Amino acid sequence: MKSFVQILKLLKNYKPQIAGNVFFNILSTIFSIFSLTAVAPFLTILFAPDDIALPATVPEFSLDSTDVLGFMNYQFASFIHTYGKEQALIYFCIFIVIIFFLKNITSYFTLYFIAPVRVGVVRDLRESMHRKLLFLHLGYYSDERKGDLISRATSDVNEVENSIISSLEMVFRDPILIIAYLSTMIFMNWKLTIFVLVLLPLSGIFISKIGKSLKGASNQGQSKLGEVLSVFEESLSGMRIIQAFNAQDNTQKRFDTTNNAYHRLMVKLYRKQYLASPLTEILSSITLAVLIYYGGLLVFEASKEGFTGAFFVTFIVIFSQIIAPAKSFSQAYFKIQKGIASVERINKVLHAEELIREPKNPIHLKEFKDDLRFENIRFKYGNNEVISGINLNIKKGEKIALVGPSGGGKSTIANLVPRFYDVSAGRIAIDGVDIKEIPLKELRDLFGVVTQESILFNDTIANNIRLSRPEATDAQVYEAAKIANAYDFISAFELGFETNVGDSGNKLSGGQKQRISIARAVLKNPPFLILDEATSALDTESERLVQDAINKLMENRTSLVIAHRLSTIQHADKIVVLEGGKISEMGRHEELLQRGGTYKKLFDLQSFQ
Ligand SMILES: Nc1ncnc2c1ncn2[C@@H]1O[C@H](COP(=O)(O)OP(=O)(O)OP(=O)(O)O)[C@@H](O)[C@H]1O
Repeated sequence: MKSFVQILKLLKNYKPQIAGNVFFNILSTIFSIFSLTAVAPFLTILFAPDDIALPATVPEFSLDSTDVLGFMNYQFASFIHTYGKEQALIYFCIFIVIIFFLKNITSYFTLYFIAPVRVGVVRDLRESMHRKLLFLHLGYYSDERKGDLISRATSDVNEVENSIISSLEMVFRDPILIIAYLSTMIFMNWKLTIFVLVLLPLSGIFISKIGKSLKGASNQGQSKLGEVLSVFEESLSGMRIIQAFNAQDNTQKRFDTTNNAYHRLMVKLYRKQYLASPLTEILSSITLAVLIYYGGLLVFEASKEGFTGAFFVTFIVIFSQIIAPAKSFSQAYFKIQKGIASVERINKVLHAEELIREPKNPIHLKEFKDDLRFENIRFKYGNNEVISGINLNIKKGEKIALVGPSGGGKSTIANLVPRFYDVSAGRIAIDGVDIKEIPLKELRDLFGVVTQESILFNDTIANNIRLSRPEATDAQVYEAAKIANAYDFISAFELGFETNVGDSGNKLSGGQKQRISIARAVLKNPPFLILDEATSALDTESERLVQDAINKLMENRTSLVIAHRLSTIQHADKIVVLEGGKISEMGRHEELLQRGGTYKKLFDLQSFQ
């Protein structure tokens, strides 16, 4: 039932299309029953050895099967009488073509209406997943495997399309067909129909049992596929190291282990799924056999109730029409169970808890006026406290440098300010306002973040620079590039600012990528800069250009710099030494050197390099 509700939720935007589909399904079923029930009585009368004497009076039409039969027989007989046998046969053939034409046109319209549902649901799912991922807190991404997320967005969504959506046609069509055929059968002979109805629930139990186990297996299968894609993705991104360390065999083994486990699971899964069709057919043929036996006896007994051979054949023809929709409905049921496992995996992402929440009563800051304060802040990754009580005041216009041994908590501090993570205790305040009270977008508008690694997207240089201001004019982009010392090298490219940077910007050098990400921050023009200095050394010329660009970017701004090379921060207003999540020293360069503590040690160490 829960699964059913989940599917209905996917469909809620497509009510008119579904209504259209159901409407044409009903029409198509009516045409199909009409075409089937008319053939046998008409041909029986047409080929009757004697000429038919028309009854003197027109039989009453009532909703009783014998009366209906009598009425139809009368109509057919009078038709044959009026037009003669040959002419009647021609008309009947034309009638058959028309009715089949109508049946197929209406069937086409059922599919016509289902097409936008089918494609739309998949588009909606991808869209809402992508949107959700864009706003989820960064901590989510350290806990989840990237490949698994990609697998949910691609293969699980495809699975929803292939299993659930492709089964929709059947879900809306088959029950209508089955109910209509069954009603016709009940109408024709209810006793005989009871035989069919007794056997149907038995089949239902069988089918639902297999369906359930299929869902479990499918869930495992999809999460294994997530692992497969994760390893694949890791191999791609670590290709240089894999080849440099000759680790191909090892990496392949790692991949094969997961890939083969996935393979084994899927073989089991498909074997179960393939059971649907033969199982239903066997069950239906048993029902058919019982039906023929019992119905045959009825025909032998007497044709007293109008239960003639031709009538019985029509009955069987209608029953045989149930087999196909029953089979495809049970197949659809199996497939849907498999697809529900994917819906659940997708829902896990869609319903993932947003740990970074928007404020209930937001306070809007027009601008950054005075200071940013850390008030006794603490932070834990899980149970591991990595920031243990930090107090710090950054006044507007100051340049603060964070230094210290690796793992001291510098990057963590930088992540707390734009609320990539929230503090576990204490508070961070801008001009006295807790940052949790400021709408996220407004808060993040205050900061420019330049990371160690330059993150570029597979797009043109101009669009990469425009990331936060898509509306910026070409002139503004050029100006930002000039300040970031990037204008000259960009203009030297054949396509200039329209040059595509390749995946993650891999068509550019390290220094070029850094200058483009600096240009991006220049264009955003934030009052507060968070800068994680690159550790990877560039050559001297490139280093000078990047450093010069950074200095220009920092002019007239407040900045928090995570410094790895102490030479670049000697003029900082305050140098904060972080060790084990606490501030161990704080002051200006000269003061800290005189003190002879950790900073001096770090400085001496780097001077020898
Ligand atoms: N996503 C994470 N999950 C769990 N622990 C983490 C995570 N990121 C960092 N840590 C831990 O938090 C501590 C502080 O890490 P952080 O990256 O802030 O240090 P850092 O001073 O910036 O180090 P470095 O100079 O090497 O970049 C480390 O002990 C690290 O192991």
